[in-house]
Amino acid sequence: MTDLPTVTPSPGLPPVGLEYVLDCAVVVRLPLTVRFRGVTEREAVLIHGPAGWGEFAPFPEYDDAEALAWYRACLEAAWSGFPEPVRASVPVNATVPAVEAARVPKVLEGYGHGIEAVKVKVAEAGQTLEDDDARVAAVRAELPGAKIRVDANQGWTVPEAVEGLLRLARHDLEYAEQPAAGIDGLYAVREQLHSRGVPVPIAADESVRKAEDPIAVARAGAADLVVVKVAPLGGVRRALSVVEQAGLPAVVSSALDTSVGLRAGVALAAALPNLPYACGLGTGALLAEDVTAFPLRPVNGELRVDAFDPDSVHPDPVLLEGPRRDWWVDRVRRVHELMEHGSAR
Ligand SMILES: O=C(O)CCC(=O)c1ccccc1C(=O)O
Ligand SMILES: [Mg+2]
Repeated sequence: MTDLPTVTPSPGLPPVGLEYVLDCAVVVRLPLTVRFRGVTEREAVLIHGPAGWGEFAPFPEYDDAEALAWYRACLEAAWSGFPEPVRASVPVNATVPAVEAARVPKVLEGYGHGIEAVKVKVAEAGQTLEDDDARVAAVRAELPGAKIRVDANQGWTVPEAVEGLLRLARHDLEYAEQPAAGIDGLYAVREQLHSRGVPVPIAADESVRKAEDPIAVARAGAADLVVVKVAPLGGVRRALSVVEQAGLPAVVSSALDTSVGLRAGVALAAALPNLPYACGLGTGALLAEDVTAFPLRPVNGELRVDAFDPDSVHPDPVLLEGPRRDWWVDRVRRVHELMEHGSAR
């Protein structure tokens, strides 16, 4: 990613000092409405800079090197703001975690009316293809006309992915996100589905956001589209550059962000020259609380670019104190030093 533009410190602005960052940082913990990625709450650091609010919320198990891109994205939002939008609203999908099929109607309800695309999590550890099939069938039964995409989070082997997708394709799939691990895995799944006459489009997610080279999967011809997330790619501008270089259609998605992080995702989706797919930015519906009284939630299947009012951010009710707060502050300190000096103290 060395040829991507540097976003921090921002052009024309003084370098962002660690003490300044820590002075305006707050740490929050938000309960979820439903278990997601094995957790029931989401923690985040929010920073209020001259250009607005930024969010720093790499998942706890990520090391500092991986967290650095998330930090750059946070500083971009707080110190540089976002590029000009080319559209006023973006369509979003509902996201259905790996819940029991019987809970699907309740989960979908959280996204309100007008949802035209649904992403269903599959291949969850400890579950079977029958569970996935029942969950996708339940979504199809609720929304007969919806576009349905599945996300395996690389949880299948190549043969499992081929078997799984041949079966789930009967529900009519828009695409399959990261059905297997790695560029080779995606390539093999895609090839085998094509040769079986069931060419479900393949989307790369982990092979973009966790890869050393986010463009490699596109260059290899292993995917039909790319999933792009602002934080792991290091900001809106870097994500725009990744999409441009990949030369594939892009789906913008969240990392289970608060409304502050979702706002950055909306900025990316709104700035992309083409937006052929609904965005995975409806995930606010999975949060039982948020950092504002006016959270970014889909209305008629869309998020409006101007829907987020930065002045409405009031994290006080969800502030995190104690050892977890200290852990986050320490993480900001380490990652900031990594950004400045290429290593933590
Ligand atoms: O894209 C969506 O619909 C929601 C976002 C999502 O699935 C997600 C959220 C947090 C971490 C990983 C992922 C993922 O796409 O794999
Ligand atoms: Mg994914």
